[in-house]
Amino acid sequence: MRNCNFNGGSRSEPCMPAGQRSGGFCSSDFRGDIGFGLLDLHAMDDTELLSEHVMCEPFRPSLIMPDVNKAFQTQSSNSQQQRKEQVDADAICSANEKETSTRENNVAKIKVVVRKRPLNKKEISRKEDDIVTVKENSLTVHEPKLKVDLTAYVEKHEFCFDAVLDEHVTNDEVYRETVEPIIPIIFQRTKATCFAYGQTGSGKTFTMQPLPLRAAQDLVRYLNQPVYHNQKFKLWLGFFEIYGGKLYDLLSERKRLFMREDGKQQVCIVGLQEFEVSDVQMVKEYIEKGNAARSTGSTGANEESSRSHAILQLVIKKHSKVKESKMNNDGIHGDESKGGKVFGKISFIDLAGSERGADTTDNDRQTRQVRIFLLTVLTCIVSYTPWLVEFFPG
Ligand SMILES: Nc1ncnc2c1ncn2[C@@H]1O[C@H](COP(=O)(O)OP(=O)(O)OP(=O)(O)O)[C@@H](O)[C@H]1O
Repeated sequence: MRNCNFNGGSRSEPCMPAGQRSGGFCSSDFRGDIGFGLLDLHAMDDTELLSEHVMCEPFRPSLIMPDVNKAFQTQSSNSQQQRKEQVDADAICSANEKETSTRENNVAKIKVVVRKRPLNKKEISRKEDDIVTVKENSLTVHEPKLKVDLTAYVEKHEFCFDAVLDEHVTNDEVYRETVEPIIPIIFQRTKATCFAYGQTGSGKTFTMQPLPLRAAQDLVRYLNQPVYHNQKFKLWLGFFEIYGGKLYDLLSERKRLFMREDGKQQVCIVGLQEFEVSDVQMVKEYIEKGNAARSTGSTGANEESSRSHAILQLVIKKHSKVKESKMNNDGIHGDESKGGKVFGKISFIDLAGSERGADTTDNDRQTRQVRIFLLTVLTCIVSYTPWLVEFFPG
């Protein structure tokens, strides 16, 4: 987030050039190399994924490269022909890698999207003013202020983001702007995270809840295509929450979970149950079950406030053989003996409110402790392509 035009005094850095913002994609600051630290996007998780060249294996044509499929079909037993094919295969692999890298470069590593919610009934009944206006990829906060002589004036603050969605935007449009573009990339051994951040009552849960279902719909559609079906790609779902510094499995009677680091410095959620899901209806049922088990409470700004951080993971695994439709992975993702190797993953995180003191009551205190804890979790969970759905209170 950059403050583009702070009229109240010192002017901050200029906002992103229009060219970089167009299409809603990237904060140039977050592209490319990022050093080790909170958002160390490159050092994460790769050991858990399949080998670099999995997409180049012969007879396993990529959906994304239709020409490759065609090329592999023409192989014959003739040795000269084989040599030629080897050369062709190498060229195709390199083209495939190039294509993959082009795709990756075209999708930013981080995208920050702000959604403005409409005034709620309470705010309307109190005749409060809407002080946020949206224009393209920027929003302006019109902050009412008082001079020392008590004259009222309005200070404008303009902020630029990768995309700004106004109060008329539907959840479907939010999905199209945020998660939809990364679904195909999940099939390129990618891990992605989408999380919502904002004050209590700003609409995090309202926005986040439909996203996993829409994503699952698209993932299932991909998985039903022969190229993935034949390679035994399957979709798995896990859902847990962090409440009061402790982890609970939302799909397993709130069983206590533990976060551990394995020998490869991979963070594992020990005891988390993952369930294989083959259609959207199953995903819906698991999400509803998890949401019902989530810790909620009441805050000054939201009667049904999420008092925990909920993390829903949709995992694509490549199976050699599946014996059970349910498994306890004991936190060892990628262990083939327990249901398949993790190929790609998308995590949806609905954070508890980020409210400051003025918005909170006593029962919010525990949530604030949780938030500090989550920062640590995020360093582990946020990986290759984190997508942020940001909120701004109306
Ligand atoms: N874009 C929107 N359009 C219509 N209603 C909305 C929108 N965003 C939020 N709301 C409504 O505002 C209320 C609060 O939203 P929500 O529970 O999603 O907030 P939250 O940010 O998750 O709060 P908390 O951190 O306390 O859990 C809900 O009644 C929700 O239906």
